[in-house]
Amino acid sequence: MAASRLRQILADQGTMVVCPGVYDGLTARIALASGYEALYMTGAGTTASRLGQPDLGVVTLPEMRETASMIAGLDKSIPLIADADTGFGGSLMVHRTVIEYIRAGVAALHLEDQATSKRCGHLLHKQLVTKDEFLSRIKAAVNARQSSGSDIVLIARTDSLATLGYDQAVSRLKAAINLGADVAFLEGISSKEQARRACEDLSPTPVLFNAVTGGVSPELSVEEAKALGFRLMIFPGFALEPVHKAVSEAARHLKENGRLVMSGAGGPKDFFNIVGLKDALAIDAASGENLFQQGV
Ligand SMILES: C[C@](O)(C(=O)O)[C@H](CC(=O)O)C(=O)O
Repeated sequence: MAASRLRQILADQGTMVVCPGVYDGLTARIALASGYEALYMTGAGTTASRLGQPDLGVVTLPEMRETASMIAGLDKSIPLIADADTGFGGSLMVHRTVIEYIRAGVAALHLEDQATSKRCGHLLHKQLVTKDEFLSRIKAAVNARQSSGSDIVLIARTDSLATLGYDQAVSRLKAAINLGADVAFLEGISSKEQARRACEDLSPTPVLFNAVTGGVSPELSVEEAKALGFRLMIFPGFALEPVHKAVSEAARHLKENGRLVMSGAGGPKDFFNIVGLKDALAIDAASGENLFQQGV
């Protein structure tokens, strides 16, 4: 259902799908409450929040699938685009990853051509697999989609721009599209001119822009990215950066002042409203258990 919804949105050539990067229930709830039409589950964020580790290929399929399933289930009408890194292994693992993401209710996933020991696309010295190996990953994903009768959107990502250059990177994406990938993701675009050219060269396939603050790509607003020809935009740092900044400040403040920076703020009930308090009370009342009849 969410995949068809995403396909519907993408079918309208004039739209840009703006996807805030989320990585847990709270960040997803905040983005959902703000009315975005799609969400992005960042692998970097999931790795940091679940494992306390950097985005260096240490997160595994079960961890990613579990987070994706929880987020996708919060509001099934809002498509979730999820990071699937390298597919977590060879063709058999890619197949399994796609099936697991479909079961989790994910609407779209991206698969890349980095070696399994991968790193964030905006770091240096990335190792690639060959074009043939990348295409086997894509083919395995397309076959998994077909065999399961799903319409999950497959996003082909190449990290080859930095080492192989523009022509080879775009040729990898075109070959992936020929095999059945629906969206192209050229990681690490280095200028607006290159961005415009990629959108033109890959047209009519929708192209995704990865807006990493402080990364190797130019900082573009949604309007600017749209004008360059992009159709989807992910913001992996949407929540990660504010959380990093705000919580560091809160930690410093508590240490120095012996009180919380937000003292006097809303209270638990206010907070629980963000994470579905109303729905929980309604479930209880409808079951007749009435644990919360007198309120909470
Ligand atoms: C998009 C990305 O794969 C992610 O995990 O969100 C990362 C972003 C990041 O590490 O900031 C990427 O490789 O670009």
